[in-house]
Amino acid sequence: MSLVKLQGTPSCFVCGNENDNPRSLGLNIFWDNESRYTFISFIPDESWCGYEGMVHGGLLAAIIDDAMAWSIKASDDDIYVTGKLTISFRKEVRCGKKYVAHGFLERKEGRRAYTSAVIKDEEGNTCVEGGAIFIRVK
Ligand SMILES: CCCCCCCCCCCCCC(=O)SCCNC(=O)CCNC(=O)[C@H](O)C(C)(C)COP(=O)(O)OP(=O)(O)OC[C@H]1O[C@@H](n2cnc3c(N)ncnc32)[C@H](O)[C@@H]1OP(=O)(O)O
Repeated sequence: MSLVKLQGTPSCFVCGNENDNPRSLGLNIFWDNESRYTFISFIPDESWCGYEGMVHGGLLAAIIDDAMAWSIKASDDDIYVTGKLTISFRKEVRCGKKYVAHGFLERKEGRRAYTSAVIKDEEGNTCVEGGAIFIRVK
């Protein structure tokens, strides 16, 4: 593993910082240059939950979205927006436990970038799977 810390976007809800966005989750995003995926480690707390102790799916979708967005950004300075996002919740994500998200750039076709992502628990179980089509802004 050769992880490089990506700069993040200061005001981003997922990867921002508390000065620019007090509500940001403040997650650090890394790029693994060998495996060619993003790496986001997190331990959710109670404030991330919908049902008690169970992390809100919308928040997990936001993390998945960022993991994929940065998998594009790692090799491309153009701006892409999420056009289509699909997500499957396979196993509940609990607060207080450690998880890791990975985002992968699969391929590019014209203005489209096809990506995938996964969130795994410490035992390596897949909890969330996602896919997206990002569109390069003209
Ligand atoms: C990501 C890199 C940034 C990294 C920095 C990190 C920042 C922080 C991280 C932030 C991360 C958070 C990120 C966020 O949350 S971004 C915020 C959430 N997303 C948006 O708000 C996007 C809103 N939508 C639009 O602005 C427009 O609809 C876009 C720009 C997407 C297209 O309107 P435009 O008029 O420009 O283009 P077009 O209609 O001529 O289509 C062009 C091509 O695209 C294909 N197409 C279009 N839509 C879809 C679709 N839904 N599924 C599949 N394909 C689609 C279309 O078939 C055509 O293909 P082709 O026929 O040419 O082959």
